[in-house]
Amino acid sequence: MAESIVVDHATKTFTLRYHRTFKQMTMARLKRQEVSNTFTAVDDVSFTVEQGESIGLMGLNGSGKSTLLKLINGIMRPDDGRVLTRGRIAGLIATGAGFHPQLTGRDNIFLNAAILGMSEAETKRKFDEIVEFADVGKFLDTEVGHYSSGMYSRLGFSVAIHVDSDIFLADEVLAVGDKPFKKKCLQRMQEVRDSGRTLVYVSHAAGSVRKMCDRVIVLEHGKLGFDGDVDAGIKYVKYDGETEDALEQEDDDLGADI
Ligand SMILES: Nc1ncnc2c1ncn2[C@@H]1O[C@H](COP(=O)(O)OP(=O)(O)OP(=O)(O)O)[C@@H](O)[C@H]1O
Repeated sequence: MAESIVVDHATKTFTLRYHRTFKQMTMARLKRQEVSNTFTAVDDVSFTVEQGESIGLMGLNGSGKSTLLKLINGIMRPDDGRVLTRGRIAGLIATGAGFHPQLTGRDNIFLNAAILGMSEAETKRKFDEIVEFADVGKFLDTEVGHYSSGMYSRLGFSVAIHVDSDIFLADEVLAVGDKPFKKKCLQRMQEVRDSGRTLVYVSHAAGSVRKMCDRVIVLEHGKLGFDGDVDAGIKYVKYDGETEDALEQEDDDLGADI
């Protein structure tokens, strides 16, 4: 099988600045206070994903999952190490990314599709399907700046899922969509998986990860905590009461449905 994603000792560090203005910074320096700090969101992470594998990316809030997806997607570059991918990548990583708030939903479909590498002809061909899946109804010709976050994600997910990609990355959509839409997204993602595309699915929901994924990767404070079997990975991530509750809650909501 061909390698689809290679993450090789990838590290991403952010600088946190405590002051906004030059004056505040100067004052802090004079008082010998800290003006900035660094934070390693992804810390020396390595793994390889084969084409067609379906990965559940799990871990507590702030463990670095979204940052890792951004490195895979190419929105961010690692400070150290490297991330290599093969083929076209699509997915929904940040709600509203690639949307222009003053353009209508209709125009944004074309804009977003172009950003994801679709030609105008391809977008025209898939336009009705994209609109039907997004189901934003009469708001199609409204500026997306007036959309709710759920509507944003419907439109974003719908465009992304219609791109003929080799790798599909799914993050936030299931956090903001309503239950019927989440169910629709999960069904569509299962089709993506069954079609042999590589899937990386960020989720806290053990049920949907069990149904959708054939391998689990767990991040812990930016480091690779676990990489392997789905059930063992789900068991691994349940290492404190709060996480367990969150997992069970989402399972009740969704897992059994798909
Ligand atoms: N641009 C940024 N600048 C500074 N810190 C950042 C930036 N992006 C992310 N971080 C920090 O990096 C850490 C990891 O964030 P990330 O969004 O990757 O976590 P996550 O596992 O996806 O969390 P969640 O489950 O809450 O979505 C967090 O502490 C976050 O505050």
